[in-house]
Formats: sequence, C-alpha cells, structure tokens
Amino acid sequence: MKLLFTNIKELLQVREHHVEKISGSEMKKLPTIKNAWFLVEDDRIADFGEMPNLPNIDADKIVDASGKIILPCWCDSHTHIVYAGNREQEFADRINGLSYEEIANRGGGILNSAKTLQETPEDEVYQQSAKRLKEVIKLGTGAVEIKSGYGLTEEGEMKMLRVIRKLQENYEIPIKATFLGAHAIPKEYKENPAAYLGLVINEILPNVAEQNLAEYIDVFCEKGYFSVEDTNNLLSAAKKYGLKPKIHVNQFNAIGGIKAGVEHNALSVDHLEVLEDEDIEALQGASTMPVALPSCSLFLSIPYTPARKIIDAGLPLALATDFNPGSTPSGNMNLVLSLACIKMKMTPEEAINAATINAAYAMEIGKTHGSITKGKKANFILTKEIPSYTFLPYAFGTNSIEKVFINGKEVQ
Ligand SMILES: N=CN[C@@H](CCC(=O)O)C(=O)O
Ligand SMILES: [Zn+2]
Repeated sequence: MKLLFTNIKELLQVREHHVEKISGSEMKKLPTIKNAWFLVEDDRIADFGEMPNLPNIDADKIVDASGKIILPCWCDSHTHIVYAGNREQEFADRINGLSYEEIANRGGGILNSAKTLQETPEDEVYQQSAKRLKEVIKLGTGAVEIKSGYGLTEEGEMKMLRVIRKLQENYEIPIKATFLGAHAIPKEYKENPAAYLGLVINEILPNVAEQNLAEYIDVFCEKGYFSVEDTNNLLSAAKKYGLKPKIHVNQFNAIGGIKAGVEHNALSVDHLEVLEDEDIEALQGASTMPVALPSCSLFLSIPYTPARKIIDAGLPLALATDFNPGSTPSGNMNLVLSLACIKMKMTPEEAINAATINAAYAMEIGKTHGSITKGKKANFILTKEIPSYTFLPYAFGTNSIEKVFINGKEVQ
C-alpha cells in the first residue's frame, strides 16, 4: 500500500539520518521541508521531498495536504496510564487548602490509588487503561512508556505489569514497561520501610524479571519515599536482571538522586522541578536524558523544571506527560508542548525536538520513531489547516490535529 501526501505546507523533523538525541543550542533547530510531498509504503516512511521535485509515483491513494503540516507522532516517555479509578476528591481537597504532601501523609495520594488498584479486577483495570491509551493516541501520541507502582504488593504490581503486557499485545504503538514497585511505602510498612524495599528487591523484582514483564526500573527518590541509598540498592539489584533505570527524582527536593541515577547509567531522570547546580554538573557528559513533566507542575502548582538552565548548559531535554490519577490526570502531549513554551520558555522548535527525537531516546525507540526519516515507522500527525507549526503550542487547548497515522494506517 502506497500512500502519498502532496502539497504539504510543511513537513517537520525531517532527518536524512537517524539522530540519537539533540542537546543545547542544537535544540533550537528544527529541520523542515516547505511545500513537501511524503510517501508512506505499508508501515514505513518511504520517501519525501519538495513538491517541484515530486517524481512519478504509482500511489494507491493520494491525499492533498494543502495548508496542513505533517510531523512525527509525540513519544510520551513517562506515564502511569495503567491505574484504577480517579482521585478527583483530592483535587477538591487541594483547592480547599490541603497540600499534595498533606494528602499523602493522611493515607491519600499514591496509597489511595494502590487501594483502588488492588480492589479492581484485572480486566477492569485493563479496560480503564485501554480507554486512556486510545484517547492519547487520538491526541497524537505514537509511543508510550507505562509504569507500575500502584500495586505496592507482589500481586498488585504483577497485575499492573500484566495489564501493560496486554496493552502491548493489543495496540500497535510501541509500549515500554517500567517496574515502579518502589513508588511509596505501603501503610503496613510505615514503621519498617526497609522491609518493604527488601520485598521489592528480593521478591517482586526477581519475579518481574523472570516473567520478563519490564524493561526498566523506576523509584520515587524523594524525602518521605525512598532515599538515595535505597535508590542505589534498588538500581544495583535491578542491574543484575538487566533492568535499566528511568527514575523519579528532584520533584520536591534535591537530595542527590540525579547523581545516583547518572552513576547507574540511567536512561532518564524525570521531574527535576527542583534543580541545583550540582545536578546540572552530574548530567554533563552523561548518556542520561533529563525529562520535564510540565503538566504535573500545572496541576500541582509546583515549580516548572528549569528548561533554560538545562538547555543553556548544553544538555538535552525531553518532555513527557506523567499521565497519572494524582499529579497529572492528563495525557495530552499538545498541552505539554504549550506549557513548555509558555511556562518554561522553550522555543517551539526546542519543544518539538524534546517531544519527538529526545523523547524517543528516553524510551529507546529512536531507531524507528521520533523523526521523519526514510525507513522509520510511519507514525505521524496530519494537522488541520494551520498558519505555522508555532500555532501548535500557541493555540493551547485547541485541537489542531486532523488525523493520526500509526504504522501507516489512519487511527479511527
Ligand atoms: N511522584 C511520583 N509519582 C507520580 C504521582 C503519583 C500520584 O500522585 O499518584 C508523579 O510522577 O507525579
Ligand atoms: Zn511519574
């Protein structure tokens, strides 16, 4: 099946060759072709170029994309899409003055979602999660990472990871699974948190690895959750099973988690709302991708990750949603882009690079996704008629997407 798009106003993120990641001032450059054609053959990007040079192509279908833009789908490298129920009562409690921390301390927060998850049958968790996945694909997301972490028992964590596996089997987009057993201390372990970490390391992790249910290991490295020492112990244990770290660090406090992550060759360090100079230093020269989650900052009214400080230090940056019931009940990457521009002062070019190529790096799918490159998977967005690509983050809250294509097929 050959699908040809003609008269495209602008084709974005065009890379002749695969680029691993984009750092520092390079992030301001977004390669594009104006007045372009774009050929998809089956599930792959076959060719592209400028309209005046369009060769004679025997296409099965031709789409006139006049006034419209084509760009690679967003890659969302940090989500908690698999969960049960919601936490809108906590949202109301926060409006009435309680903080996220106060809600967590009285047994709400992650523990609240863990209770609901444990009580909800696996198939029901699957149905609720699949609904969210379908919703975000329609919003232009063509790859997601999904974490466990609302089980907090062996049974609960395995249940979540099995749901992720079922999503992997039933959906065509790349889905990466992350084991986040060390997300919070269950209340039964309040007096003995070390015993819970022991359970995660000695019981659940080996089981997860044996059943090959996760590729990555995550931990909430934060005051009141897991210390840097806990993080080191968990990441060392996970390494033996071949699980690479992608970790939650520096959300509320800078306690040295970034350095620990880099020392363990973490694929990414995520959140970074609170960032000190030594954290930036730790990231210099590392292969670890910093990941910002601006819709979490919006929802919790916490600081935004200092993108300028990160990028101006020559580092790369990726953007993700953090879709979860407590801190970010939204999986809309388009909103993430707008927030990155409006609140973090990223240029539209930087934001698009962060949500495509760098995001693909943060989930190790860069060879097949994240750019318009011949041979890569045909996961792309066709916009409505819009004046320019800057309109995408500018018109926040407007859905500028006309169609989404996954593996060359239009998402219905
Ligand atoms: N910070 C840790 N975990 C999630 C929030 C979890 C929750 O509140 O349910 C996050 O990334 O924001
Ligand atoms: Zn998260």
